[in-house]
Amino acid sequence: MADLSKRSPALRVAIVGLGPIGIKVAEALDRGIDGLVLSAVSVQHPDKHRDWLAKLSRPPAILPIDGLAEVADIVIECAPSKLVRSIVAPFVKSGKTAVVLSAGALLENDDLIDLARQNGGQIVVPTGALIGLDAVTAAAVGEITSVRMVTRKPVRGLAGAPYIVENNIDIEKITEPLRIFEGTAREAAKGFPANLNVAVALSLAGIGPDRTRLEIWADPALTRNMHRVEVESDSARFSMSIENIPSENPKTGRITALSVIAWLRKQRAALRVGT
Ligand SMILES: NC(=O)C1=CN([C@@H]2O[C@H](COP(=O)(O)OP(=O)(O)OC[C@H]3O[C@@H](n4cnc5c(N)ncnc54)[C@H](O)[C@@H]3O)[C@@H](O)[C@H]2O)C=CC1
Ligand SMILES: O=C([O-])CC(=O)C(=O)O
Repeated sequence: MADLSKRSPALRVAIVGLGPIGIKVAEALDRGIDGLVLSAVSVQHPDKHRDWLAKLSRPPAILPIDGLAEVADIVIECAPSKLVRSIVAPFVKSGKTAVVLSAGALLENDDLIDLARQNGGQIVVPTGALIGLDAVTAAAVGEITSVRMVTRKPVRGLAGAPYIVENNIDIEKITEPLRIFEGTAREAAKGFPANLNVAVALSLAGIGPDRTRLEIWADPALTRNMHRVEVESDSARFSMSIENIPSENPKTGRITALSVIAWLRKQRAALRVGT
């Protein structure tokens, strides 16, 4: 039998944004993750979510973003990228943890990393919709010479991205795969803020946003968001690919929420697998 006297108090988790990622993470916490409790959520339109939240077995408080750090130890950001700063800063300033899904926004808010360093806080970028960031961070302990990623998405997964609009690229009527972007992860974060967080996560794990190269293809024949990564380093050469089934949000793969849930499960697990 577990010795209850040895248990630390439950870690309190807050979620910002109840889109396809936030909903799944909230449900998982409500079903029960060892040593964790969902204490609060922050949503854009509380009335839209009140009934759903009331049906949870332990309904969390609905609070404004700036009230979350008082009632939670960990915040999960799964909201529009423009909110990253307001969500992350109060947590890392008080030595707490912020899990960031809108990873692209970290490039323009990289002082948040210094804020976390100065105050004993932590920013976590989960593997999310990607694959193998454990191998990339391991290779980065040695020397990585190149990281390349090729992303292929259905038109629905890319439509409306600022890069496409600004360059007048008409992807709605394409009948064949079209390469719409070639450049760095930093450039991709600007041009595709809601579509290419994975490229930024990859760059932060490896050789940074200016050396990580990316191609983006729109492919009318696809139903899945596909990412292929190739890494060359002094410890290993590896390539990895993933075919993501979109969630209710066609830009977001279903596996993204599961990646966050897997990370949450590790917080108090007796066995942790993977780095
Ligand atoms: N790192 C990764 O691998 C991935 C990251 N993402 C990113 O994660 C984020 C969340 O993704 P989804 O759930 O698909 O997004 P979504 O856009 O479908 O949902 C976001 C939710 O945030 C809510 N929201 C808007 N303003 C708010 C406010 N002021 N306060 C609280 N909530 C607010 C919206 O109403 C919506 O319900 C996006 O930025 C997306 O780009 C998505 C997929 C993969
Ligand atoms: O990186 C993102 O924001 C989303 C993505 O590519 C995916 O879900 O496959």
